Amino acid sequence: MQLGLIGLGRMGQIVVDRSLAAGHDVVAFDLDEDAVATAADAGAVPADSIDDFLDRLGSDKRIWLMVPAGEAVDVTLEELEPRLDGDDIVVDGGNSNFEDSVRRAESCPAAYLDCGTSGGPAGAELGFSLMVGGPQWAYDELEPIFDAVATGPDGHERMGPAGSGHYVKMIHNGVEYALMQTYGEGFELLHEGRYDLDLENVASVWNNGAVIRSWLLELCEEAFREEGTDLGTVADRIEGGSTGTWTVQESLEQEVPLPLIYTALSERFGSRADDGRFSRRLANRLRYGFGRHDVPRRE
Ligand SMILES: NC(=O)C1=CN([C@@H]2O[C@H](COP(=O)(O)OP(=O)(O)OC[C@H]3O[C@@H](n4cnc5c(N)ncnc54)[C@H](O)[C@@H]3O)[C@@H](O)[C@H]2O)C=CC1
Ligand SMILES: O=C(CO)[C@H](O)[C@H](O)COP(=O)(O)O
Repeated sequence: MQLGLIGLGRMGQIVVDRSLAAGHDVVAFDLDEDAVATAADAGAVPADSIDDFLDRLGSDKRIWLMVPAGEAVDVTLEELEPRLDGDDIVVDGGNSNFEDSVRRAESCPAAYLDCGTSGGPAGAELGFSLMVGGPQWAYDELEPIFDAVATGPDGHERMGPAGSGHYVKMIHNGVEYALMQTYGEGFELLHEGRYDLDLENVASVWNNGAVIRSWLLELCEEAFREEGTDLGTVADRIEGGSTGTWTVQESLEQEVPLPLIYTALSERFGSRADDGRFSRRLANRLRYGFGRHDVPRRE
């Protein structure tokens, strides 16, 4: 199958690599010429504008957007839409707000799939977990691509109609915030507490058979190994926060209490004063672990 990819950053390049490795053809575009060159080196056909990108795609266009959520998605769609029709498919694999995705699905001439993507750049080898919303026929049509980008056939599912993929991913991220918060609190008490512990060892033994083992806990172990048991220069500052904010807003609208997710989000906002909390320093480092997000460091 031929896939057009727009947005060749940390995540988009993985979609390119995994699609090529599965034998698909990829046409690649990004505003950043270096990113296009990297995709071309990997075997994709480079495009130097959206028009050039569309010229290089066949008549039934299959397009995957992996640009930052928000304005970049709208700007890209605005350029694509005059040349799309009902036989074409657009996938938004980014962390878009689900209500934006519903709006875009209604106005896009092509079938529109909102695809929550989990696994982060660190998950490249394994493949991603994909939560897809939108028309069944478009999901079925793109199954070979989803098989390639996900961990395999079990790594993707259609959640329901437009918006449902990004809705599920939004709540996934709320859970992610709370898990990071609880690991952070446990390690903070271990760090401040009454024994002089090597936290890499603690994380390692917990990862071997303990009830609370997980990938995030493996990333805690990696963080202590790479930064030291006191997390070295990692600052008490957790960036991000949009998907967690939407999760909390939705919980208020649905009157479903989410005290843990709300607390984890508040800790992020609180961290912006930088008063040195260990739990928040660990969350800061974990965002690098899974997402390759920049790590704010102490001066
Ligand atoms: N990094 C992560 O752990 C995860 C990120 N996501 C989501 O995936 C999307 C992409 O994330 P990353 O790859 O991490 O970001 P990134 O910043 O590494 O890459 C974004 C790419 O999009 C390009 N771009 C921006 N505006 C563009 C436009 N108008 N036209 C063409 N290209 C444009 C940039 O030049 C850049 O190469 C975001 O929505 C993000 O929230 C989803 C799951 C995990
Ligand atoms: O979706 C992700 C992981 O699942 C991205 O890494 C996202 O950026 C995480 O959210 P935040 O930036 O608010 O920490």
